[in-house]
Formats: sequence, C-alpha cells, structure tokens
Amino acid sequence: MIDDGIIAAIASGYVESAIGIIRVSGKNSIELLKKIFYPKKNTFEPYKIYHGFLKDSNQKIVDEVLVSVFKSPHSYTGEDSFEINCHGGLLIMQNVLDLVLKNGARLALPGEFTKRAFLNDKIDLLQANAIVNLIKAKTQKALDIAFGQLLKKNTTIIEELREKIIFLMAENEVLIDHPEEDLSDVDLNKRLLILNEITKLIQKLLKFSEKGKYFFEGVNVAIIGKPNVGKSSLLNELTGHNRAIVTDIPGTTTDIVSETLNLNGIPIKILDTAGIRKHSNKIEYLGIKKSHEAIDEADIIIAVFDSSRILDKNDEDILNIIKNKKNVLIVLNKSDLKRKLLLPLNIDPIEISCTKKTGINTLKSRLYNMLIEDYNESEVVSLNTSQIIALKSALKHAKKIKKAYIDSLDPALISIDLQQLADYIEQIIGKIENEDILDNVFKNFCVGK
Ligand SMILES: Nc1nc2c(c(=O)[nH]1)N(C=O)[C@@H](CNc1ccc(C(=O)N[C@@H](CCC(=O)O)C(=O)O)cc1)CN2
Ligand SMILES: Nc1nc2c(ncn2[C@@H]2O[C@H](COP(=O)(O)OP(=O)(O)OP(=O)(O)O)[C@@H](O)[C@H]2O)c(=O)[nH]1
Ligand SMILES: [Mg+2]
Repeated sequence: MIDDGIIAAIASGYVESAIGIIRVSGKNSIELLKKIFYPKKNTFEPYKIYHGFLKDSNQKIVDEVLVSVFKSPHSYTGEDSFEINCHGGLLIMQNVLDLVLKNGARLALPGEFTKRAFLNDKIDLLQANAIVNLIKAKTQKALDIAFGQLLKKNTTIIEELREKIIFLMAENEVLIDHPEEDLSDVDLNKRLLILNEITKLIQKLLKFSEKGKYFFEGVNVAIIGKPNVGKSSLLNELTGHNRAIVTDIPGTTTDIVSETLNLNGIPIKILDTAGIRKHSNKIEYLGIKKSHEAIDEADIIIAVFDSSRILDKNDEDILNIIKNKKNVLIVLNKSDLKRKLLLPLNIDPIEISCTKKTGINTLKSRLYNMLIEDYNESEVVSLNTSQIIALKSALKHAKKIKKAYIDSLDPALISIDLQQLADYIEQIIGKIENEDILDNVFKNFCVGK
C-alpha cells in the first residue's frame, strides 16, 4: 500500500558505543543488502542473524558486522527490513549509513519506521504513542503505564465511544431512509442519553490524558512567597538535596533554581523562585520578574508563608497573586517557632518546619493527591497534542449534535456531524486518511524509531 522507498537510520543513537544499529526498511531492501553485505552464503532466512563484511563498490571493507533479516509482513514495520549491527564508532556508523544510502535507501524521517508500522496495520496510534513514551519514561510507573498502553490494556473507553457513535449513526440512517416514520420522544430521549454518555466518555478520556501528561512530561511546581520564608529550604527538603543556597538574608535567591523529584512515579520539577517584594535593585527586579513567569507556567504553586511573623504587605501581595487560582497549596513554614501569623479563615494551610523536617511528607501527599485526584492507574492514557485537539473538537461536535437533535434538524445534516464526530474519535486510534495529520503525529519521534 505505501511504498515510499527504502528508509534507513542509525537506530541506536549517534553516540560512541560498543555496537551501533543501522535500521533499514522498505520493499526490495533485501536486494539492497545483497549488494553491500558479504556473508558466507548469500541466502537470507528471516529472523536469523548473519555474520559477514560490508564492502563498498571498490570492494573496500567498511566494517565487520552482524545482520538480522526480517521479511514482510513479519517485521516491526511490516515491510522487508534488515538491521546491521556494526561497531559503534561514530565514523563507522556514519560510513555504514552512507553505504546504505548510496545503494538506494534514503534517510528516514523521525518516527518514520513507526509510521510505517502504523500504516501497515502492525500497531494503532495509541500504541505508537506508547512506544514514544516507553523511551521517554523517567519513572518506573510511567514506564508501566506506557507498556500497558502498548499491550492495549486501556482501549475500552475508545471501543465504547465507537460503539455508541455507530449506534447513533445507524439510528440516523433509519431516519433518513424512513422519513415518514416519525420517531417518538422516547427514541429522542434515548439518543440524547447516548450522546450524553459519549460526552462523558470524551471528557473522561481528556482527563485521563491529562494524567498521562503528568507521568510522561512531568509537572512543574513553583515555590513562591516573600523573601526569607524558607522557599529554598523547602526545595532542599522536598528533593533531599542541598540544591539551593539558604541564608537568613532576605533576597538570597535571585534566579530560578530547579531540581527534580520522583513523587510516586510522577516526575516533578520543583522551581525555587526569588522572594517577591518591592524590589530594591535591578538584580532583584529581574529575579522577581522570573518568579512571576514561573507562576504563570507552573502546573501547581506552593505558596510559602512564615508562621513566626505577622502578616505583612508582602504576604498580602502573595495572597492576591494566588487569590483566583485553584492549583495552589498553602504552606506555613517555621512551625517550630512561636506562631504569630494569622491567615484568612478560608485557607487550609499545611504546617511544616524545614528546620525540624516536619510536615514535608504531608505536603508531598497533598501535592500528589492534588495531581491525581480520582484517577485510576489502569485508565491513564497518553495522547499527543493533535489527538487532544481532536478530542476537544469531538466534544464540541457532540454539543452541536445534541442541539441538532433537540431542534429536530434534518437527519441528513445530522449525519454529516455524526460522521465528523466519528472521524475525530478515529484520529485517536488510527484510520486517518489525511497525510498532514499523520505527519504531525509522527514527527515527534526520534530518528530511527
Ligand atoms: N534490534 C531491534 N531491537 C528492538 C526493536 C527492533 O526493531 N530491532 N524494537 C522495535 O522498536 C523493539 C521490539 N519490538 C518489535 C516488535 C515487533 C517486531 C516484529 O518483527 N514483529 C513481527 C514478528 C513477530 C513474531 O514473529 O514474533 C510481526 O509483528 O509480524 C520486532 C520488534 C525493541 N527492540
Ligand atoms: N526556625 C526556622 N527557620 C527556618 C525554617 N526554614 C527556613 N528557615 C530559615 O529561614 C531563613 C531563610 O531561609 P531560605 O530558605 O533562604 O528562605 P527563602 O524563602 O528562600 O528566601 P529568599 O531566597 O531570600 O527569598 C534561613 O535562615 C533558614 O535557615 C524553619 O522551618 N524554621
Ligand atoms: Mg531562597
């Protein structure tokens, strides 16, 4: 079906290592292999590995290698393909790749092997995403989730969605074919009910993909507060590293300091920021400007207050910054000292002491709970940006169809919207016709994948 030539890439990464793998795939790729590879005998059975020499057109040896051969459709891409295991020197890998390119292959685009696996029906798009995430995973849990997705453990929601849309489409066809049969209100209610379920499933999927993003992309948490409340001390306590400088001089931190933390499988990047107050000099001004940027970009904000001092103008400024934000945890530090601070009543702060190392675990579990809320690990999915956009469009479309049902619009028109809705859902798993959308999906892969 697709034949866009033979593609090749260094699959093992262009770093000096013991062995390098050059991956080659495409129709007639085995013919290409025969031109450059000299094993003891020149017949290749799939799933066997052959020892021999690669030689260029002048019969000069390029490398001594092991080559494995795969025949369509039993390969990763579903095409005829082979892999050269060469010595992992940078120059050697480059020479081997050049040799393959000179003999009729072209350089693969990022993700092109996996794109071919998808186009040849070896995997669906959710599995393609899972493969990216297997490689990207920074925590064991992220890895487990990615693997679950590769093994298709969590596609039930999508199957349900599909079934329900197909049901509505079928009903709609009946309406088109038999316009004389006035469907009763009961039927309308049933269709609205199903549409409602579709909407809920899409929302669920969006929510789970948000969780997926946390596990794979990680979460940014910004620690903010006025100077000297113990933000840098908190960064150090949370991560267990003495990463940031701590002194009793207000204004110690001038630039953002960040450190990562694995919080039950979620990679967290904690940003310690410059204390926010009326600035006294240019360095402090620039630091505070960065603090505000960090606040805007953070997934979660930890606002720190000093419980041993009474609320002042600078604290009020912090309260104002977080006033309308939902993603905030409020921390009262220095709880080892006599409490003087009174916060507005509606605030439920977490009391900690960085010096005495108390309350840190409570803070961590509150942070974790805030991130995961009511998620179920087996249902976390990882979708890429274009799939999320498709889901959001699907949501809008479901609303449009609901209105069309209620307004008793012409079924022929509704049919177009239902088809559109189905198309959006198909973009999550596959069956995408549009090349542009596809290229967008695979371009985030690394070369050789
Ligand atoms: N050398 C090498 N290592 C690798 C890969 C690869 O392509 N090459 N993989 C790739 O990224 C991963 C393994 N995934 C793979 C998935 C399917 C097939 C494959 O050939 N499937 C055939 C035959 C299955 C069989 O007979 O068991 C098929 O599905 O028809 C190969 C590798 C990780 N390690
Ligand atoms: N008693 C007590 N002192 C603390 C506690 N946490 C931090 N401190 C002290 O408070 C002072 C300021 O701590 P930092 O962590 O540098 O404060 P900061 O918020 O990062 O300050 P800036 O970088 O200036 O904005 C230091 O002298 C710390 O030792 C605590 O829990 N109890
Ligand atoms: Mg600091």
